[in-house]
Amino acid sequence: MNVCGFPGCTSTAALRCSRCQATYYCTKEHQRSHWKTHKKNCVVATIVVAPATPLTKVASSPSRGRYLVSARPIARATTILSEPPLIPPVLQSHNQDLRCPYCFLPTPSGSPHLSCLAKIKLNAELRQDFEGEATANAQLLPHRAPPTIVLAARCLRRLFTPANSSNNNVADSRFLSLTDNLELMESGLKSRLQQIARLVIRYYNMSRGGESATTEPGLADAVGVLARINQNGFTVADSELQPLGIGIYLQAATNVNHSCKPTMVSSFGLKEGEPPRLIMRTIQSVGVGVELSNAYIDTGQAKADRRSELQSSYCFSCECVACVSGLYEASAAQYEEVKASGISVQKYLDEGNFEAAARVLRGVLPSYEKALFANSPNLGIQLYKLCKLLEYHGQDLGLAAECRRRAEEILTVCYGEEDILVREIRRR
Ligand SMILES: C[S@@+](CC[C@H](N)C(=O)[O-])C[C@H]1O[C@@H](n2cnc3c(N)ncnc32)[C@H](O)[C@@H]1O
Repeated sequence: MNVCGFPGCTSTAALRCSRCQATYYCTKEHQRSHWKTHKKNCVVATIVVAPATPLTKVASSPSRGRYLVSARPIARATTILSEPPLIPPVLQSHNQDLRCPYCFLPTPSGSPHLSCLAKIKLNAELRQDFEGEATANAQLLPHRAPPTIVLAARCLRRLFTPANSSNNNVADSRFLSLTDNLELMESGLKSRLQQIARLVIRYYNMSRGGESATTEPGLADAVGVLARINQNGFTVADSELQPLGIGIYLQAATNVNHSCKPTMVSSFGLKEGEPPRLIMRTIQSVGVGVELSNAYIDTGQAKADRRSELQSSYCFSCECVACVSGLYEASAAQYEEVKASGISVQKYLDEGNFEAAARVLRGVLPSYEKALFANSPNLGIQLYKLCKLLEYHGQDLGLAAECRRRAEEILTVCYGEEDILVREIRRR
């Protein structure tokens, strides 16, 4: 209990001097009257700030390897990770005439922005990538090398070209430290990687220009690189989940495990003059010690299908909370309905039949809600699509407004207020 600091007053005091935080008063009158005397001794309180506890820590288990957990309670919509790529991502072929190959933002001709060109010119590795790939691509015309092959050749150049190996040993060893799961891989996937590895070596030779390697990469080296890309690569996508390209992001690949009911979602920050940045944000609030996970696959599938995809593509038996506890279940039928409706909505959109597209999307929305996890960006995107279709026809504007509101809420959690799509929705 605190006693009033006014001379002679013995009342209980709840008001505190905001400056020194040490003297208490029973009323404002006593505080005001005492100020002339008190100010001679009143010293501004020093606030001792405890060193901030990091948000996350890395845990590990024999069967799941390293994984990220929260070190203190974390609010929904918190950015947990934001990192540049370890190896510059490669644009997908169908985007090559529309987007800058360095920052992935749209450009009128698909050629790099001036600021991106300046970055490329200043960096010997990037210069080799872009000049070598231009030479190789010219030889391949009218075909285009798939992005995985181009990315694998970029990795091989960093591992085998002497100009690079002297200054980039750290990046090399970090890439090689990524899990390849070759021992666990099913023979079908392994032999596909071996076939692609031959093409990687050819593309590497076509794109390495005048550089000679200290040792020539062999098939096993190319398979190792492809296996690491296969197990750790991220599809770089825009906010509407349209794939733009493929890249390697070290922190995420090293520490973030998969969950069928993830606590985070990933997105990509596109900025002129920089390669795409990977961002992971929480989509729910989490207590201490909760795993911070991301979905590697489409989690709308039924449990058996999810587990079979994770086993055949990523070589592990999923131990996530949803698989272990059976908390979250989508039925195969719901997922099939969602997939089929996605195809017919796109068909109607291509035909310009927006009314039919809106009807199908509206009908399938309840299945989307059941199949997708809470705050899934895909749900936000579908809601926004329906809002635009309804508004276009001036139909059911009440539902359109509700879809817009929910889309804004979900996508703001996933991407933050600065995201292009979120800003577009807010302007509507
Ligand atoms: C990209 S790495 C993630 C980091 C990895 N835990 C490590 O220590 O390097 C993917 C590997 O993590 C493990 N993993 C990821 N999610 C898992 C899950 N839900 N259940 C079991 N293992 C998982 C698998 O071994 C998988 O091949």
